[in-house]
Amino acid sequence: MTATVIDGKAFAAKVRGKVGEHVARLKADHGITPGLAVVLVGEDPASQVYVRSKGKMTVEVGMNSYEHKLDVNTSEATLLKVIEELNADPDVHGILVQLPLPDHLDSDLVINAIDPAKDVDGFHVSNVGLLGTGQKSMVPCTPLGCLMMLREHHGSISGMNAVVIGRSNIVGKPMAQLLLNDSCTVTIAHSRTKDLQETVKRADIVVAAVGRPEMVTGDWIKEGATVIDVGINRIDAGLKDDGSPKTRLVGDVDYASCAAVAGAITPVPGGVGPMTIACLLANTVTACSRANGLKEPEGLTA
Ligand SMILES: Nc1nc(=O)c2c([nH]1)NC[C@@H]1CN(c3ccc(C(=O)N[C@@H](CCC(=O)O)C(=O)O)cc3)C=[N+]21
Repeated sequence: MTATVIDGKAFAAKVRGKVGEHVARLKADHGITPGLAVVLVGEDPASQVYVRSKGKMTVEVGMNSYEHKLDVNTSEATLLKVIEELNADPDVHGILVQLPLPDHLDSDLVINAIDPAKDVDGFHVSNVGLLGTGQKSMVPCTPLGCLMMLREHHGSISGMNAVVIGRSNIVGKPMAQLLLNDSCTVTIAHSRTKDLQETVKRADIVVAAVGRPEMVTGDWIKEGATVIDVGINRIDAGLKDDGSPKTRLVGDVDYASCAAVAGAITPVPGGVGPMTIACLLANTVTACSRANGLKEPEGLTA
């Protein structure tokens, strides 16, 4: 079997199109422009690239983008003050604090200072609790993007065996909650799981979110299973013609061997990554609609 490639890049463009339509309606009918504020502390090059890309796409769908770039040595008090101001600003409907934060800042404390209604990352404890109890919440962008692709590919995923590899608060745990809410039988596997390979082999749906380049190989995968690769790993790829080092982006899944047995698979790049950003925009327009007591867009949240 050769797997169907789930084109996250194309699907993300469709999601952004829907977001754009809803933004246009909010403007035309209510004179409201959704706004997303991104806070970046420090100058981590990868983070800068992501923040730039988020800002560009925010503007492309017709929303306002506010960027707050703070010095790497910013104190917790200063950062909390910025968040307080964004919480109080009626033009800001979504707030994202780029992670990871520098070591001297307590990310739990900082995240929990964000107004839960503006927490478009879905990381605030209130949103975590709401999601865990199946109530309306802000849903973390990466797991939401994975869920959207699974629903699009399968229609219903009810009753399927899902194995999530990775137990992070950002991906693994919320992903498991979403799959459970959609009536999957869910296993969360991680670095201490015994017989990881056998566990994965039973899965109809595998979500790999461990941060280990190409760890999941084709011999782990059940024939016809759907494989969602959340990993974004930049690995060595020899030297360029001019002798400088070259890198390559790979997932947590060994694509070639898994694509040979899976029924469907997401590529890296062009899979989960673009969906993450599309879902961030979707969450922002959802937050803006809720803040104004308006009907929220359909099909853009869990
Ligand atoms: N508060 C917070 N929320 C986040 O959502 C968040 C964060 N912090 N910190 C960093 C990670 C990383 N992240 C990505 C988003 C898109 C791509 C993406 O679009 N990747 C492209 C490739 C990009 C490339 O070539 O490097 C792709 O997979 O096709 C990747 C990674 C969001 N993050």
